[in-house]
Amino acid sequence: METCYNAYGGVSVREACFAEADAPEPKNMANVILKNIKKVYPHAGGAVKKKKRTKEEGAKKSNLQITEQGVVAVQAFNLDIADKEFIVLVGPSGCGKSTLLRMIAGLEEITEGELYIGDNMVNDVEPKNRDIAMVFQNYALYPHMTVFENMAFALKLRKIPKDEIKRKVQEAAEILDITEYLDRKPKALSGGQRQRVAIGRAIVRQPQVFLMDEPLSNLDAKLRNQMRAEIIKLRQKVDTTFIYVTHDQTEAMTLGDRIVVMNDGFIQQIGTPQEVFDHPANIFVAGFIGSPQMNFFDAKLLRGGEGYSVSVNGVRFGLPEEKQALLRTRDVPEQEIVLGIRPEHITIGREDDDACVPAVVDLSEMMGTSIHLHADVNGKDVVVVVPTADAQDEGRSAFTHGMGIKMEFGGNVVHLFGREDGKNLCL
Ligand SMILES: Nc1ncnc2c1ncn2[C@@H]1O[C@H](COP(=O)(O)OP(=O)(O)OP(=O)(O)O)[C@@H](O)[C@H]1O
Repeated sequence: METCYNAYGGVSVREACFAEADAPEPKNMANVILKNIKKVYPHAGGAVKKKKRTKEEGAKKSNLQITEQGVVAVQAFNLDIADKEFIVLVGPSGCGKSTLLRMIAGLEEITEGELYIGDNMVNDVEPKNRDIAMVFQNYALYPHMTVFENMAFALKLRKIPKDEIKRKVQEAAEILDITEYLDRKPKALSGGQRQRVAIGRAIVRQPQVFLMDEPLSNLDAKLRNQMRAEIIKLRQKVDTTFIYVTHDQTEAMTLGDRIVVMNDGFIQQIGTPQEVFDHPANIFVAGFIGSPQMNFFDAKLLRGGEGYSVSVNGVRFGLPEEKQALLRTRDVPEQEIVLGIRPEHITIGREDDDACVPAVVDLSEMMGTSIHLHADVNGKDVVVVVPTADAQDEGRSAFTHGMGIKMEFGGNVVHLFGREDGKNLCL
């Protein structure tokens, strides 16, 4: 591998070399299978491993398992990614998503388990022979080459005829709207334009699998939204398998055919964005997916003649029939639970309604089409999203600090989690 530099500091990065590796000729599209994948970073020893020790300290701060062998960054990871599927790995910082992507790329050794790309087990296959392309957070462009040269480099290595290289680079540049920058050097481009070049460089190689590691996180919020839309369009034009890593739940929800929510090195849930949003497997997923975040209350699940009901802060309300049926089928006993309710699923009830939970308005944020109301329920901050039109219809456009309100949970979408294990009782 030759030395190469990222677009910023001229720091040597192995990743850039990998991104430009002399990959094999493109083959058919591929599915990716991960079987019981585990990654343990051995304990760092000696003074020279200072950087690794710092990462290990990071692991201690999270709840990653630390064994005699080292830090277990990923474990029990099983996933079948279909050909041409767009999979998003999402989770908080340190949950193991980059480690997993780097194992797929071959940049990190797999401690245990099997990784297949297409029909081939690739655990021991060199990164450059895996026929994948990776886009990194830091872009990893060659600063001394023009945009054209950056994008053409891997094709040149493959000894593809000049005309064809030109055609492929032009095609990718058009898809990404960077044709007018082909003669510029990376330093004369904005962050968003550099990211497009990094993506373009990966596209021209027509890889079997496209890996993206937080590609938008160096961009400002506006550009991030714009590039997110670009990636959706790109996906429609480039027919390949995508594995995309992010800590941003909005990116995950908008981009993924399926999303894999990770925490502490474990998969928490795999599903379509809608499935994960509507039926979160546990409290972690429920709190991580959705913005503003789901509200949680300590509550009691009761079972009586009229079916199941929930009691929160002394207020009792019934559950929708669909939930009742699921609880009956599972014969769920009465128990202490955590009740989850999304801000958009709480309605403001009538003042004289005893089946509503009383709250006191702390502050209200006007967001245009909705009002985000922060209210205090027994010392707990609860967020309610009130559609502005509804509020105006009911003559409630002003929610002022200190105002008493009633929150209606009954009849709305609620989620019931076990107090002990945090699992969704209705899944
Ligand atoms: N070389 C290493 N030695 C020890 N621990 C490491 C090493 N590299 C990573 N880790 C630990 O493994 C865990 C997973 O790291 P990883 O970079 O995969 O997380 P991530 O989910 O991608 O986080 P981020 O979003 O911050 O990049 C972290 O807790 C990290 O501290």
